[in-house]
Amino acid sequence: KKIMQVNEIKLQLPPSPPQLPIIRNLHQLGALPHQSFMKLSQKYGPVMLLKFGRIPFVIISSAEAAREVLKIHDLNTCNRVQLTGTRKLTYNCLDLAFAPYDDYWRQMRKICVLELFSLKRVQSFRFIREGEVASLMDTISQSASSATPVDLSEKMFALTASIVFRMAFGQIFQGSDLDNHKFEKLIRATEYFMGGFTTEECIPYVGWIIDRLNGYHAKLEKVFHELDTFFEKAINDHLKPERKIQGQEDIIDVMLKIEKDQIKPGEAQITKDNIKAVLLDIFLGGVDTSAITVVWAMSELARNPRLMKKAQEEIRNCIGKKGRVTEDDIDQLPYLKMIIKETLRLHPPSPLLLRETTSHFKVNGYDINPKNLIQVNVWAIGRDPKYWKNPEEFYPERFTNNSIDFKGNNFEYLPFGSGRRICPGIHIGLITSEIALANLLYCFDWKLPNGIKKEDINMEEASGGSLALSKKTALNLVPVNYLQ
Ligand code: HEM
Repeated sequence: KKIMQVNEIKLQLPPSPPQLPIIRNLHQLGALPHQSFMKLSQKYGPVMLLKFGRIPFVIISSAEAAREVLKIHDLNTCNRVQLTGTRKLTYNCLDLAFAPYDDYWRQMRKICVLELFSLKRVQSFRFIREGEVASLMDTISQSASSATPVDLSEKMFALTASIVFRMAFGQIFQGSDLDNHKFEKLIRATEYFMGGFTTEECIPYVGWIIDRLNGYHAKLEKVFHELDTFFEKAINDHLKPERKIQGQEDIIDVMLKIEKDQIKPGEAQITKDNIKAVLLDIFLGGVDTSAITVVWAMSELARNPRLMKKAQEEIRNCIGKKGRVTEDDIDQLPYLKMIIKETLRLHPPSPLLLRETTSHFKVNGYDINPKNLIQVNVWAIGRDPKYWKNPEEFYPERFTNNSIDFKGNNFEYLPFGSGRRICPGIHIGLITSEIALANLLYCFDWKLPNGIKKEDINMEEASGGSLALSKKTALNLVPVNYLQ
């Protein structure tokens, strides 16, 4: 016991803000943890140790420390934390995003990178994206004819949900068991359970009583059952002998083929549960992130008419009177791409990268223990004046002649994460946001609703409810048809 104490004394742990009994730093979490952590880091430094109840969290708030954690010590930090909610909803972590870093994760990652999210596969879904964007533009055009404001937050969610739904299931909402609203409700409920700890996980001995009283486990079971029933039916529909693949394979087709073609020595048997867990990742990773990016971009542009005009001129000069922007055109729209980049700097959909340490290592001279949770504050690093001039200003031009990219090697800019667990959906996420934003800017001019000034656009972030960082209030703008 004495030796252990000596060892503990020798460890130099990162600085911590003062703690209360039992809940420790929980009261400092706030409604928007990335913002609270940024303020705390200004006082306690870029590597801090906080405890939420019994759970130790190391908060990383500088590019240098992020590089140490995500590059030098990537192997020690590429686990994800497994919570009651995530374990249940991912069929005991059979997905990719929450699977522990092991052979199974490697197998799933290979499937995702080579089969599901490869450039070739992403291109094969191009007709879905272009088709859904076109029908959205038609709907918005009707609002333009009657000069009615459009709720872009709702429209963007509906767009990306329809795209992901068709990619995954080869089916449109209409005629399926879920309509758009039911789907959104299910996604929100799932996110609630994926995103948080149970009280028992944070607070020992008494936490379980609170979970019992607020019906946590019963509600979790209900959401799981709803998701499972839906996935089960979708997979069974794909197994019907009369089903013929029309045109392009969808994600379930690809996964079922992998299920049939296996098994390579040493690899896990792919079952229906694996397929369901991967489908869940695609919903949670693919819908909100791209939608939110477009909404933030449009909000920033509505507040900056000069930038909006510049973007529209670039697109309209390139497209002329063609009627729609297609995915072939995107590479000729560098300013549009810079707008997306700048949006992801100021409004990263995942403001905190969440990892779990597997073994001891040091960052900035501080000891980090195994089984600690790491949160890299991508949001704070993206607004740090040390790396960004006038960081609060939305200024896409800052990316002109700038080699910063999304691949996770620029540690001052990590919207898709970094290292072994970097987002495998980068191509889908980017092209979906780009094609949607390009068409919104090409097809319409955008005015503020009567009585609203550009300074009135609410840029506050929403707290809770969604895994991705969305805008607190919906963005309503009035479209004016450009092409008549
Ligand atoms: C703008 C769009 C998107 C953003 C900003 C984004 C961001 C992220 C981030 C920050 C991570 C964690 C990376 C890390 O820990 O280093 C992640 C992981 C992941 N993302 Fe995305 N994502 C986007 C779109 C997508 C799409 C479209 C999909 C799938 C269709 C997807 C699927 C995933 C999966 C499966 C993981 C877990 C990877 C693993 O743990 O190995 N994401 N994403």
